[in-house]
Amino acid sequence: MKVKVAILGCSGRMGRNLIQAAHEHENIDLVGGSVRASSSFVGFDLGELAGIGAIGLTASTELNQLTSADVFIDFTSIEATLENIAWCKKHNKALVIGTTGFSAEQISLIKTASDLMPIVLAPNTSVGVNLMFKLLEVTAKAIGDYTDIEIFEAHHRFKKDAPSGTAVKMGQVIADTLGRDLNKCAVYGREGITGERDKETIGFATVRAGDIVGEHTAFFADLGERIEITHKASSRMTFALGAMRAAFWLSEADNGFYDMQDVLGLK
Ligand SMILES: NC(=O)C1=CN([C@@H]2O[C@H](COP(=O)(O)OP(=O)(O)OC[C@H]3O[C@@H](n4cnc5c(N)ncnc54)[C@H](OP(=O)(O)O)[C@@H]3O)[C@@H](O)[C@H]2O)C=CC1
Ligand SMILES: O=C(O)C1=N[C@H](C(=O)O)C[C@H](O)C1
Repeated sequence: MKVKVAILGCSGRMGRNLIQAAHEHENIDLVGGSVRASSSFVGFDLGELAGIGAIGLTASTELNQLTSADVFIDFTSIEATLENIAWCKKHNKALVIGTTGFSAEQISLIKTASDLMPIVLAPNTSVGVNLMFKLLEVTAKAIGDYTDIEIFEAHHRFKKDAPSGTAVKMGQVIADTLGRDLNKCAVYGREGITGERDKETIGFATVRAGDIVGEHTAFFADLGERIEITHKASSRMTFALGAMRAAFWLSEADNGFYDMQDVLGLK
Protein backbone atom coordinates (compact mmCIF):
# COMPACT_ATOMS: atom_id res chain seq x y z
CA MET A 1 0.00 0.00 0.00
CA LYS A 2 1.24 3.51 -0.85
CA VAL A 3 0.61 6.41 1.55
CA LYS A 4 -0.39 9.75 0.02
CA VAL A 5 1.84 12.46 1.46
CA ALA A 6 2.09 16.26 1.17
CA ILE A 7 5.10 18.32 2.25
CA LEU A 8 4.51 21.63 4.04
CA GLY A 9 7.31 24.19 3.72
CA CYS A 10 8.55 22.49 0.59
CA SER A 11 10.99 25.21 -0.50
CA GLY A 12 12.97 25.02 2.74
CA ARG A 13 16.23 23.16 3.36
CA MET A 14 14.32 20.20 4.77
CA GLY A 15 11.38 20.64 2.40
CA ARG A 16 13.56 20.04 -0.66
CA ASN A 17 15.08 16.88 0.88
CA LEU A 18 11.61 15.69 1.88
CA ILE A 19 10.36 16.07 -1.72
CA GLN A 20 13.20 13.92 -3.00
CA ALA A 21 12.80 11.31 -0.26
CA ALA A 22 9.02 11.10 -0.82
CA HIS A 23 9.32 10.96 -4.60
CA GLU A 24 11.87 8.13 -4.44
CA HIS A 25 10.18 6.12 -1.64
CA GLU A 26 8.51 2.89 -2.73
CA ASN A 27 5.72 3.14 -0.13
CA ILE A 28 4.99 6.86 -0.50
CA ASP A 29 2.95 8.64 -3.13
CA LEU A 30 3.87 12.35 -3.08
CA VAL A 31 0.75 14.34 -3.98
CA GLY A 32 1.91 17.92 -3.44
CA GLY A 33 3.50 20.55 -1.26
CA SER A 34 2.93 24.04 0.07
CA VAL A 35 4.88 27.28 0.30
CA ARG A 36 4.06 30.67 1.84
CA ALA A 37 1.54 32.73 -0.20
CA SER A 38 4.20 35.43 -0.71
CA SER A 39 6.90 32.93 -1.71
CA SER A 40 8.73 33.36 -5.00
CA PHE A 41 8.39 29.56 -5.41
CA VAL A 42 4.57 29.51 -5.76
CA GLY A 43 3.73 27.31 -8.78
CA PHE A 44 7.27 25.88 -9.06
CA ASP A 45 7.55 22.20 -9.94
CA LEU A 46 8.41 20.31 -6.73
CA GLY A 47 11.02 18.19 -8.49
CA GLU A 48 12.75 21.31 -9.78
CA LEU A 49 12.79 22.65 -6.21
CA ALA A 50 14.41 19.45 -5.01
CA GLY A 51 16.94 19.41 -7.85
CA ILE A 52 15.71 16.08 -9.26
CA GLY A 53 14.01 17.38 -12.43
CA ALA A 54 10.32 18.08 -13.05
CA ILE A 55 7.86 15.62 -11.50
CA GLY A 56 4.61 17.31 -12.55
CA LEU A 57 3.55 18.55 -9.09
CA THR A 58 3.54 22.27 -8.30
CA ALA A 59 3.98 24.22 -5.06
CA SER A 60 0.58 25.36 -3.69
CA THR A 61 -0.18 28.09 -1.21
CA GLU A 62 -3.35 26.51 0.15
CA LEU A 63 -3.62 23.30 2.13
CA ASN A 64 -7.13 23.10 0.67
CA GLN A 65 -5.44 22.16 -2.62
CA LEU A 66 -3.77 19.18 -0.93
CA THR A 67 -6.78 17.32 0.44
CA SER A 68 -5.89 14.12 -1.45
CA ALA A 69 -3.00 13.59 1.01
CA ASP A 70 -3.55 11.33 4.04
CA VAL A 71 -0.40 12.35 5.89
CA PHE A 72 1.17 15.83 5.98
CA ILE A 73 4.85 16.39 6.81
CA ASP A 74 5.67 19.75 8.34
CA PHE A 75 9.20 21.14 8.73
CA THR A 76 8.42 24.88 8.77
CA SER A 77 8.26 27.36 11.65
CA ILE A 78 6.38 27.44 14.94
CA GLU A 79 3.67 29.82 13.64
CA ALA A 80 3.16 27.87 10.42
CA THR A 81 3.03 24.50 12.21
CA LEU A 82 0.39 25.71 14.68
CA GLU A 83 -1.77 26.86 11.75
CA ASN A 84 -1.18 23.58 9.92
CA ILE A 85 -2.25 21.58 12.99
CA ALA A 86 -5.56 23.46 13.08
CA TRP A 87 -6.16 22.71 9.39
CA CYS A 88 -5.22 19.02 9.70
CA LYS A 89 -7.44 18.61 12.76
CA LYS A 90 -10.39 20.10 10.87
CA HIS A 91 -9.78 17.89 7.83
CA ASN A 92 -9.01 14.69 9.72
CA LYS A 93 -5.42 14.35 8.46
CA ALA A 94 -2.37 12.84 10.15
CA LEU A 95 0.65 15.10 10.73
CA VAL A 96 4.37 14.48 11.16
CA ILE A 97 5.94 17.54 12.81
CA GLY A 98 9.69 18.07 12.49
CA THR A 99 9.64 21.77 13.38
CA THR A 100 11.51 22.62 16.60
CA GLY A 101 11.54 25.38 19.21
CA PHE A 102 8.04 24.95 20.70
CA SER A 103 7.41 26.23 24.23
CA ALA A 104 5.93 23.93 26.89
CA GLU A 105 2.54 25.64 26.37
CA GLN A 106 2.69 25.06 22.61
CA ILE A 107 3.55 21.40 23.17
CA SER A 108 0.49 21.02 25.39
CA LEU A 109 -1.65 22.56 22.62
CA ILE A 110 -0.22 20.01 20.19
CA LYS A 111 -0.96 17.19 22.67
CA THR A 112 -4.55 18.41 23.02
CA ALA A 113 -4.97 18.48 19.23
CA SER A 114 -3.75 14.88 19.09
CA ASP A 115 -6.93 13.75 20.87
CA LEU A 116 -8.59 14.31 17.50
CA MET A 117 -5.82 13.41 15.04
CA PRO A 118 -2.65 11.29 14.84
CA ILE A 119 0.52 13.36 15.39
CA VAL A 120 4.19 12.43 15.45
CA LEU A 121 6.24 15.21 17.03
CA ALA A 122 9.96 14.59 16.60
CA PRO A 123 12.73 17.16 17.03
CA ASN A 124 14.97 14.76 15.17
CA THR A 125 13.70 12.12 12.73
CA SER A 126 17.06 10.38 12.14
CA VAL A 127 17.29 6.76 13.28
CA GLY A 128 20.74 7.38 14.78
CA VAL A 129 19.63 10.20 17.06
CA ASN A 130 16.67 8.20 18.31
CA LEU A 131 18.95 5.30 19.10
CA MET A 132 21.21 7.79 20.88
CA PHE A 133 18.27 8.78 23.14
CA LYS A 134 18.19 5.12 24.25
CA LEU A 135 21.94 5.13 24.91
CA LEU A 136 21.54 8.27 27.00
CA GLU A 137 18.90 6.56 29.11
CA VAL A 138 21.16 3.55 29.73
CA THR A 139 24.17 5.75 30.51
CA ALA A 140 22.26 8.11 32.79
CA LYS A 141 20.86 5.14 34.70
CA ALA A 142 24.35 3.67 35.17
CA ILE A 143 26.50 6.73 35.97
CA GLY A 144 24.30 9.85 35.74
CA ASP A 145 24.02 10.34 39.50
CA TYR A 146 27.74 10.95 40.03
CA THR A 147 28.95 12.39 36.72
CA ASP A 148 28.80 15.95 35.36
CA ILE A 149 26.33 16.02 32.48
CA GLU A 150 26.79 18.51 29.67
CA ILE A 151 25.12 18.66 26.26
CA PHE A 152 26.79 20.24 23.24
CA GLU A 153 25.18 20.97 19.89
CA ALA A 154 26.38 22.62 16.67
CA HIS A 155 24.33 23.71 13.64
CA HIS A 156 24.48 25.89 10.53
CA ARG A 157 24.34 29.69 10.65
CA PHE A 158 20.69 29.81 9.47
CA LYS A 159 19.19 27.92 12.41
CA LYS A 160 16.72 30.05 14.34
CA ASP A 161 16.21 28.21 17.66
CA ALA A 162 18.67 27.31 20.41
CA PRO A 163 19.42 24.97 21.97
CA SER A 164 18.32 22.63 19.19
CA GLY A 165 15.16 20.59 19.71
CA THR A 166 17.34 17.49 19.77
CA ALA A 167 19.58 18.89 22.53
CA VAL A 168 16.52 19.79 24.62
CA LYS A 169 15.14 16.28 24.14
CA MET A 170 18.53 14.79 25.15
CA GLY A 171 18.36 16.84 28.34
CA GLN A 172 14.77 15.73 28.91
CA VAL A 173 15.60 12.05 28.48
CA ILE A 174 18.50 12.31 30.94
CA ALA A 175 16.57 14.43 33.46
CA ASP A 176 13.58 12.05 33.36
CA THR A 177 15.87 9.05 33.87
CA LEU A 178 17.49 10.72 36.89
CA GLY A 179 14.23 12.04 38.36
CA ARG A 180 15.33 15.66 37.89
CA ASP A 181 13.19 18.58 36.64
CA LEU A 182 14.90 19.94 33.50
CA ASN A 183 13.26 23.35 34.04
CA LYS A 184 15.15 23.59 37.33
CA CYS A 185 18.46 21.89 36.55
CA ALA A 186 19.25 23.18 33.02
CA VAL A 187 22.04 25.75 32.64
CA TYR A 188 22.09 27.46 29.23
CA GLY A 189 25.62 28.84 28.75
CA ARG A 190 28.01 30.23 31.35
CA GLU A 191 29.83 33.55 31.69
CA GLY A 192 31.83 35.41 34.35
CA ILE A 193 32.48 34.13 37.87
CA THR A 194 30.14 31.18 37.78
CA GLY A 195 31.47 29.39 40.86
CA GLU A 196 32.09 25.66 41.00
CA ARG A 197 29.77 23.40 39.13
CA ASP A 198 26.58 22.29 40.88
CA LYS A 199 26.53 18.51 40.37
CA GLU A 200 22.77 18.38 39.80
CA THR A 201 22.88 20.70 36.78
CA ILE A 202 22.67 19.68 33.12
CA GLY A 203 24.62 22.19 31.01
CA PHE A 204 23.88 23.16 27.40
CA ALA A 205 26.35 24.69 24.94
CA THR A 206 25.50 25.88 21.43
CA VAL A 207 27.60 26.59 18.35
CA ARG A 208 26.17 28.20 15.18
CA ALA A 209 28.57 28.19 12.24
CA GLY A 210 28.71 27.76 8.47
CA ASP A 211 26.89 24.77 7.03
CA ILE A 212 27.04 22.27 9.92
CA VAL A 213 24.07 19.94 9.34
CA GLY A 214 23.72 18.90 12.99
CA GLU A 215 26.03 17.58 15.72
CA HIS A 216 25.11 16.56 19.26
CA THR A 217 27.22 15.26 22.15
CA ALA A 218 26.35 14.35 25.72
CA PHE A 219 29.23 14.30 28.21
CA PHE A 220 29.07 12.19 31.35
CA ALA A 221 32.27 13.32 33.08
CA ASP A 222 33.85 12.02 36.29
CA LEU A 223 37.32 12.74 37.72
CA GLY A 224 39.70 10.56 35.71
CA GLU A 225 37.40 9.53 32.90
CA ARG A 226 34.41 10.59 30.84
CA ILE A 227 31.99 9.14 28.36
CA GLU A 228 30.98 11.18 25.31
CA ILE A 229 28.01 10.04 23.26
CA THR A 230 27.98 11.78 19.89
CA HIS A 231 25.78 11.84 16.82
CA LYS A 232 26.82 13.69 13.66
CA ALA A 233 24.47 14.19 10.73
CA SER A 234 26.27 14.83 7.46
CA SER A 235 23.19 14.99 5.20
CA ARG A 236 19.63 16.24 5.73
CA MET A 237 18.48 13.20 3.77
CA THR A 238 18.85 11.19 7.00
CA PHE A 239 16.12 13.37 8.61
CA ALA A 240 13.98 13.18 5.46
CA LEU A 241 14.13 9.37 5.30
CA GLY A 242 13.18 9.16 8.98
CA ALA A 243 10.22 11.46 8.29
CA MET A 244 9.06 9.05 5.55
CA ARG A 245 9.17 6.18 8.06
CA ALA A 246 7.12 8.31 10.44
CA ALA A 247 4.56 9.16 7.72
CA PHE A 248 4.17 5.52 6.72
CA TRP A 249 3.79 4.41 10.35
CA LEU A 250 1.37 7.25 11.17
CA SER A 251 -0.93 6.39 8.27
CA GLU A 252 -2.04 3.32 10.24
CA ALA A 253 -2.08 4.89 13.71
CA ASP A 254 -5.07 5.93 15.79
CA ASN A 255 -5.52 9.52 16.95
CA GLY A 256 -2.82 10.24 19.55
CA PHE A 257 0.52 11.84 20.35
CA TYR A 258 3.56 9.89 19.19
CA ASP A 259 7.30 10.31 18.77
CA MET A 260 10.04 8.59 16.78
CA GLN A 261 10.52 6.05 19.57
CA ASP A 262 6.99 4.84 18.76
CA VAL A 263 7.72 4.84 15.03
CA LEU A 264 10.96 2.88 15.42
CA GLY A 265 9.67 0.50 18.09
CA LEU A 266 12.24 1.72 20.63
CA LYS A 267 9.83 2.16 23.58
N1 LIG B 1 13.00 17.00 13.12
C1 LIG B 1 14.13 17.00 12.43
O1 LIG B 1 14.77 15.94 12.22
C2 LIG B 1 14.64 18.28 11.85
C3 LIG B 1 14.00 19.43 12.19
N2 LIG B 1 14.36 20.60 11.60
C4 LIG B 1 13.53 21.75 11.93
O2 LIG B 1 12.67 21.98 10.81
C5 LIG B 1 12.39 23.37 10.71
C6 LIG B 1 12.74 23.85 9.32
O3 LIG B 1 14.12 23.75 9.12
P1 LIG B 1 14.79 24.17 7.73
O4 LIG B 1 14.21 23.38 6.61
O5 LIG B 1 16.25 24.13 7.94
O6 LIG B 1 14.31 25.68 7.62
P2 LIG B 1 14.02 26.57 6.33
O7 LIG B 1 13.93 27.97 6.83
O8 LIG B 1 15.00 26.26 5.26
O9 LIG B 1 12.58 26.07 5.83
C7 LIG B 1 11.39 26.39 6.46
C8 LIG B 1 10.31 26.46 5.42
O10 LIG B 1 9.07 26.76 6.06
C9 LIG B 1 8.47 27.89 5.42
N3 LIG B 1 7.75 28.72 6.39
C10 LIG B 1 8.25 29.28 7.50
N4 LIG B 1 7.29 30.01 8.14
C11 LIG B 1 6.19 29.90 7.39
C12 LIG B 1 4.86 30.44 7.50
N5 LIG B 1 4.51 31.20 8.57
N6 LIG B 1 3.98 30.12 6.55
C13 LIG B 1 4.32 29.34 5.49
N7 LIG B 1 5.56 28.82 5.33
C14 LIG B 1 6.47 29.08 6.26
C15 LIG B 1 9.65 28.67 4.85
O11 LIG B 1 9.20 29.50 3.81
P3 LIG B 1 9.98 30.89 3.48
O12 LIG B 1 11.33 30.46 2.99
O13 LIG B 1 9.11 31.50 2.44
O14 LIG B 1 10.04 31.63 4.77
C16 LIG B 1 10.56 27.56 4.37
O15 LIG B 1 10.20 27.09 3.11
C17 LIG B 1 13.17 24.04 11.83
O16 LIG B 1 12.33 24.19 12.96
C18 LIG B 1 14.28 23.03 12.14
O17 LIG B 1 14.77 23.15 13.43
C19 LIG B 1 15.37 20.66 10.69
C20 LIG B 1 16.05 19.54 10.36
C21 LIG B 1 15.75 18.26 10.92
O1 LIG C 1 17.57 23.20 12.20
C1 LIG C 1 18.19 22.17 11.87
O2 LIG C 1 18.92 22.13 10.88
C2 LIG C 1 18.03 20.97 12.70
N1 LIG C 1 17.17 21.00 13.67
C3 LIG C 1 16.78 19.93 14.51
C4 LIG C 1 16.92 20.32 15.97
O3 LIG C 1 16.65 21.48 16.32
O4 LIG C 1 17.26 19.47 16.78
C5 LIG C 1 17.41 18.62 14.16
C6 LIG C 1 18.69 18.65 13.40
O5 LIG C 1 19.77 18.59 14.25
C7 LIG C 1 18.80 19.75 12.37
